[in-house]
Order: sequence, then C-alpha cells, then structure tokens
Amino acid sequence: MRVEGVGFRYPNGHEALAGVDLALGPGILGLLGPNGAGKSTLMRILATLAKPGSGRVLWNGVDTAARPDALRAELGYLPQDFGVYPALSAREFLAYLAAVKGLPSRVAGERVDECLGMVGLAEAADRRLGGFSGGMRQRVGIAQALLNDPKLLIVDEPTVGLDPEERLRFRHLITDLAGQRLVILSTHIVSDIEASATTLAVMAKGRRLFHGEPEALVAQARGHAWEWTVPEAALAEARGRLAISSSLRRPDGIRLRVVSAEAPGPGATGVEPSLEDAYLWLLDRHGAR
Ligand SMILES: Nc1ncnc2c1ncn2[C@@H]1O[C@H](COP(=O)(O)OP(=O)(O)OP(=O)(O)O)[C@@H](O)[C@H]1O
Repeated sequence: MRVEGVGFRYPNGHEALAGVDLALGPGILGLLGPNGAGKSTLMRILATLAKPGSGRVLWNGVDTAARPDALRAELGYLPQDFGVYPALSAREFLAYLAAVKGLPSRVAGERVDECLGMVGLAEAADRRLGGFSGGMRQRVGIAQALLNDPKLLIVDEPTVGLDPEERLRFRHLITDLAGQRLVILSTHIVSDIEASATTLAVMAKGRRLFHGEPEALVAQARGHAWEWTVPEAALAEARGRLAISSSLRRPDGIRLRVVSAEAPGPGATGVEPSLEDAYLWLLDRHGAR
C-alpha cells in the first residue's frame, strides 16, 4: 500500500490530514499519535470509507478512490465505534455479517467457526453478545474483520476501555494474525504496539512525524533520556517544565523518567531510552505533546 501526499479537510474547514506519505508492506504498522492526530481519519481513507481531499492511496498500484472494490475484497476493518447486536449469539452475528459480506453460504458456517477459533471464542460461540465483556466484543470485531481472510487488516484504537488482562490478550492476538498480511493498528498507547509493530508511523496534528522501525525512533532519543529523583515538593514544578514519560514513588523521593536535550537538573543520570521515551521526545520536539 502506498499513501502519497494525502490531505483531508472536514466540511467545517478543519484540516485533519496534510501531506501524509507511507509505503507499507506485510507486517504490523503501529500508527501512534495523541488524540486528534488524524489517525481515525486516515484509517477511514485507507478503508475506502472516505476519499482523500488531496493525494492518493494505491493498493497494488491501483488508486483506491477511483477503484475501491479491488481493495475492499481484501480488506478487514474494525472501526473505533464497532457495535454488536446484543440479542444475537457470536455465531449468529458473524453468520449475519458473512452473508452481508457476500460469503457463499456453503463456506460461511465453517469460516465463522474458524474465525471464532482464531480469536479464542469457540467456547462462547453460542452465548448472547449482550453478556460479553468489552474484550470479548473486540475479539468478535476482529473475527468479523477476518471473515474474508483479508490481506489488509485495519484496527482502529482496539484497546480503548479494555482492562489490563484483556489488553494483553488482544496484543497477543494481533501478533498472531500478522503473517503475510498488512495489519495497521492505531493507538495513542505505546505499550499497545511496543512488542508487535514491525514499523511505526507517528502522527500529530494531521502530519506524519516519523515512519520507520521502532529502533530508529529510539535512536533519535539516545542521549536525551534521563532518570532524576526529585523531592515530592518539587514534582509540580518539574511536571510543568519537563516532558516526563513516567514517575515512580521511592523512599528517597519521586523517580522521574524525563526526555530533555540536557540533564534536567543536578543528579540526573542518562539512561537508554525506551520506545515510550522516544515517542515523547518526538512529540516534544514538534510541540505536539
Ligand atoms: N466530522 C468532523 N468534523 C470536523 N472535524 C473533525 C471531524 N472528525 C474529526 N475531526 C477533527 O479532525 C482531527 C482528527 O481527528 P481523528 O478522529 O482522525 O483523530 P485521531 O487521531 O483518530 O484521534 P482520536 O484518537 O481522538 O479519535 C481532530 O482534530 C478532530 O477533532
């Protein structure tokens, strides 16, 4: 998939995307960015639910705005606001969606069961969706996106509202599904994609700030990550002044992880940056924190 100079403006004049370029192959792309960065807008364009205002998106060389059907046949999409029919069982719901998607009925039943198995819901197949947890519903969402064995799987902020255990399970599931497909997963939480993403794209204010391997983002932050222990009374001032990626209460004060061009204060020690540090460093440099 190639995204070339894609821009998008909402009818109220708000510019949600400006000149976004991406060249993508099989693997997991983690699309990271703070709220309002333009991730969902970009995902809707990639899923052919909106057309770029400028630029173009190519799927195997074909412009997806002019000829969306080629991509749609190979697309699985889990939108941010995925809803289920609570009165249906998981199996009934997926069978219904398989029919909507035009799967031949002779293969649909088997495919539905396969997809439920892939997301770990085989045992719950005949339970009503109304009784499912948030994590189980999201897995139903993934199962429906897999019905047509998509080459492109787009998942928009899938872990919002999930508890930590469900979140972890969901991350493992996405890793298992990658294989030869392109999976695009958007999130504003670094740990959602830290273990799984083969490439990262970071967006803020409609612009692409970074695209490359996670290690390359970490390399940019080397020499700018610090650990610094401050007394509790100094915390508010530090928060106002510094980009802090985490804080930990210790017997001798609050231990901060800070990204900063120079040591944030006396006694600060340089540390190897984490991906979280590197993301914060990138946003901070672009005034997008
Ligand atoms: N229908 C709309 N009309 C006008 N502006 C919109 C509309 N939808 C989104 N926006 C604005 O466009 C920008 C990008 O929104 P988008 O939903 O793509 O961001 P996002 O990165 O997915 O953030 P979030 O995680 O909050 O959904 C935001 O500033 C948002 O307020």
